[in-house]
Amino acid sequence: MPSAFPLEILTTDQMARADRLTIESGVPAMSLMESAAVAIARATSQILQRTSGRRVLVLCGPGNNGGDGFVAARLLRAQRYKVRVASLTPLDQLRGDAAQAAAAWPCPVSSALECSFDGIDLAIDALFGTGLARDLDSNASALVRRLNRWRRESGQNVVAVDIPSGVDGTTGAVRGAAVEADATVTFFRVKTGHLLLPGRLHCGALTCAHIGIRPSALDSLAVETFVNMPQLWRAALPLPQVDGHKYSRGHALVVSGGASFTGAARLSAAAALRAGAGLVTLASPIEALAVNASALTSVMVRPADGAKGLAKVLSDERKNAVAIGPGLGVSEESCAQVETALAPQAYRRAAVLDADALSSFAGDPERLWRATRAAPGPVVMTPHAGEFARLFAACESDCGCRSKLDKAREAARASGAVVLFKGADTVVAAPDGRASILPYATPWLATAGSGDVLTGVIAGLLAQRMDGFLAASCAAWMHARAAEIFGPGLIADDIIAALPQVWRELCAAQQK
Ligand SMILES: NC(=O)C1=CN([C@@H]2O[C@H](COP(=O)(O)OP(=O)(O)OC[C@H]3O[C@@H](n4cnc5c(N)ncnc54)[C@H](OP(=O)(O)O)[C@@H]3O)[C@@H](O)[C@H]2O)[C@@H](O)CC1
Ligand SMILES: [K+]
Repeated sequence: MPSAFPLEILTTDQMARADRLTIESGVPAMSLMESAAVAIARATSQILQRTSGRRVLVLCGPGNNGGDGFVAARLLRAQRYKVRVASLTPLDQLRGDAAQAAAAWPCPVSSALECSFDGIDLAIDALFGTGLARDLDSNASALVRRLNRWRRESGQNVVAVDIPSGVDGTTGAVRGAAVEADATVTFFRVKTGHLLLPGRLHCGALTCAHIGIRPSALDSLAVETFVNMPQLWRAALPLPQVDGHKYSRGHALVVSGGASFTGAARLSAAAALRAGAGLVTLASPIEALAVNASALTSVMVRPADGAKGLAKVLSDERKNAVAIGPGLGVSEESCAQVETALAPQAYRRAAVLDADALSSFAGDPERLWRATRAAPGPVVMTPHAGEFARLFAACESDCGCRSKLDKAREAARASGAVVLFKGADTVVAAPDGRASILPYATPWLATAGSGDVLTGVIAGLLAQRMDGFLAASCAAWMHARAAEIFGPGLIADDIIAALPQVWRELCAAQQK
């Protein structure tokens, strides 16, 4: 788990506006730059104390990111580190605060294009920050590649100022080439590009420093993107009440596939129970009843063949959340079952659609949107990249410059459903514009059945009447945390087994 961040995530435009508002309110820009540099110098000296290093190279670019670099160089020199500065731009071409910061650096400055890394213990990347406006040119790209090669070959550390140079602060894309940092110190709030891939992989350990921008600067920014961490959904977390009973904790229904494909739905069902649903029923094709029943104890099994059978089981209105898709099979019959699960009702029933429940509509996604828009309760869809591309071709077919976050938001608007776009940077987007980004994932989660467990956790939380966006965000976090707790060698069943420990942690934090 990464260190905690403030909840709001900004685009680079929003950050620039927060910066402008702060300066207009009377905080000198130079004071923000000094505070930023203090945070950089602190992070740098912590690493150098650990590695017993003394010699620092600061690479400065043409804007205020470079300005932060010049100030940090001065502060580190004052702490008796041996500091060299190299600039990408001739000093007489620097403007404003960056020029002022460079003027206060008392030693010679070499050209970054020709600088040597010989004898350096740590490099500070202050080339480009949130003002990166286009791909790096060949000179800057060559410098970045040289820096990355030096880091890999020497094993020394790179600290990035604000964001690794070359990473787009809003989309997380690499603009030609990008610095690989061991630590990144950003300011005020993290940016979307820090958490979306590939940007996140370039950041190393990411921290966010306070530099004197007041939280009230957020008031006019209409921030709708949040770090997916417990602060986002803790207040909505369903906890069992002393005077509650199993029905007050909701009843999730999981739809099973045919006799040879039952494991996926059983994983979802067990996960829904562990997520706190009071009851879980597996709706099973008659041919698979025996295999399902013999493999389950706390999950009930009911016969349900096709859409008609499902409609019958769902006529019990206490079944207030349905999970459908894992092991279902891609077919017209699956489409009909999904439509049954989403059919308008007099009472609120939530649904989570995964895997084959999505792929079955690949030829006609509009048909699915009609059903999701008409559904009587919140609907969560959980596509991975392949499923997303098949279903949301309209969100994909563009210049390639839209981020995963943009695509998920657009998909949520088109379908009227919460879209949980899976991956190592899982994004959850709601039709009302809210979105969350999960700041971490363990590679061990890439294992068979892992997605089925996630589906079940969402269903379990939805059954407890959690808001769709918060339930999907919370489930993604719990799923990742469970995998992290278990660690290497993880299989899907272990995620379910680790969920009680996740609950214990969440409850302990709740009681503090
Ligand atoms: N926000 C805050 O509150 C605070 C922000 N602070 C710091 O300021 C940083 C943002 O500063 P910034 O706006 O000056 O942008 P920055 O990233 O230095 O680069 C802009 C320069 O690069 C140029 N340029 C762009 N792309 C290029 C390319 N591909 N290849 C070559 N050149 C390129 C661009 O030129 P132009 O596009 O105008 O031609 C311009 O000259 C931020 O990351 C943080 O470190 C702190 O001081 C504390 C408070
Ligand atoms: K940088």
